[in-house]
Amino acid sequence: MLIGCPKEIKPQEFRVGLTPAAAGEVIARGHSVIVETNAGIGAGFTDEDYAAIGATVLDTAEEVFAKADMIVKVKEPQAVERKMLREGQLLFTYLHLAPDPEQTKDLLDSGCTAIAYETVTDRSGGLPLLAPMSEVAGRLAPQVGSWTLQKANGGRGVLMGGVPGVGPAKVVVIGGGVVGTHAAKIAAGMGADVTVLDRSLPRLRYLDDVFGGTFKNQYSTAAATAELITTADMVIGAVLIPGAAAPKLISRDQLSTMKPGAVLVDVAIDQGGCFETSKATTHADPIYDVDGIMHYCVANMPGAVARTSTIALGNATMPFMLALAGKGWKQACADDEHLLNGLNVHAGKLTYAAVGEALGLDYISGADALKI
Ligand SMILES: NC(=O)C1=CN([C@@H]2O[C@H](COP(=O)(O)OP(=O)(O)OC[C@H]3O[C@@H](n4cnc5c(N)ncnc54)[C@H](O)[C@@H]3O)[C@@H](O)[C@H]2O)C=CC1
Ligand SMILES: CC(=O)C(=O)O
Ligand SMILES: [Mg+2]
Repeated sequence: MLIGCPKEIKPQEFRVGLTPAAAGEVIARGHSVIVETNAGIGAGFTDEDYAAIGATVLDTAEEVFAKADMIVKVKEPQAVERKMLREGQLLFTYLHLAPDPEQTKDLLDSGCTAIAYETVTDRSGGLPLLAPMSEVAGRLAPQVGSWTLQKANGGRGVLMGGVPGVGPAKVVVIGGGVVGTHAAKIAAGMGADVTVLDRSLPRLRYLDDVFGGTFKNQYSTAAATAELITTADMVIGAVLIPGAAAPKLISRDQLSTMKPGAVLVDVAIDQGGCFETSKATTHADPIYDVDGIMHYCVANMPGAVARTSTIALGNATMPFMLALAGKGWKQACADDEHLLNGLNVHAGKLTYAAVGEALGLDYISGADALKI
């Protein structure tokens, strides 16, 4: 199979879909790799690194899209990239379709087959291709949130760990999955007073067993959230209903109950955001103010630490990419129900229920898509 990796074009996105190490693994199995020039440069990988393992470096994204059987990326294809996708071509990347009707329409119109990293599952009910980036975004959230809390950036002017004689910042994390756990660990490590809310009791039991002495946990209800946000300096939104649009857990009216200059970090923004007042921002202009509450809503947070993120993502995607290249997508998905769960679009049909429900579009099952 000919695997193509274009340079990412989303603003300030420095990750790359294929590391030289991963490219080397597919080439060793008899496949070919084409990479757009400078695709890896933001993550510290040069064209020479790719050429050295036998990949071909091409001058333009157009050439990569025109030639490749499978396109491997990081972020959802941007409008100009969607125009280059074609019928029968395989796209393997993050998609986040539920809050994105335009992208969904373009992918359906293209006739391509699109497998979304964020809905591939594993045997334990986890999301193995979302997890590495959730680990990164979770660990970044208190870092960017504490920067936003600084007075010059519009925040309350509160130091996460306080100092002797002055108490620490209060941090509330809504959603105690991968993002939430990593965010809570780092915030607690910075000395903040941290409470994690989740509505999964097994998850709360796990958090209590493992992190009981490090941060608090509480069952997530509207009432618990309403009470905790009145004293919070920072709220980190980290909920997920896989594939679906994020539920709105803090309304605009509730902002007036919060402390002026408190910070909302909405990591769930890539699924539409879990605060009513969230709108996606970029690394170039990451924060904004609504009613005196600072919002940070960058939808590709891991792009800020592109080298760590690229290597972590590549470690997770590689086995699936090898299966797709080796068997073709149909056989690979027929053999692995967890990879099949990643299928969102095939031959003009939506194949993921939560996306169809979020956008009011018809959908078919992944199993039915295998028959087309
Ligand atoms: N902005 C960015 O750059 C990035 C965003 N993300 C996003 O972060 C979000 C979280 O991802 P993960 O932690 O990997 O998901 P996860 O599935 O590991 O955890 C989500 C948690 O939310 C909980 N939850 C669901 N509804 C809830 C509610 N109403 N109240 C409290 N908890 C609730 C679930 O029980 C689960 O424990 C996703 O939307 C993901 O796409 C992930 C990586 C990067
Ligand atoms: C998960 C995701 O969308 C990202 O890493 O950008
Ligand atoms: Mg994202």
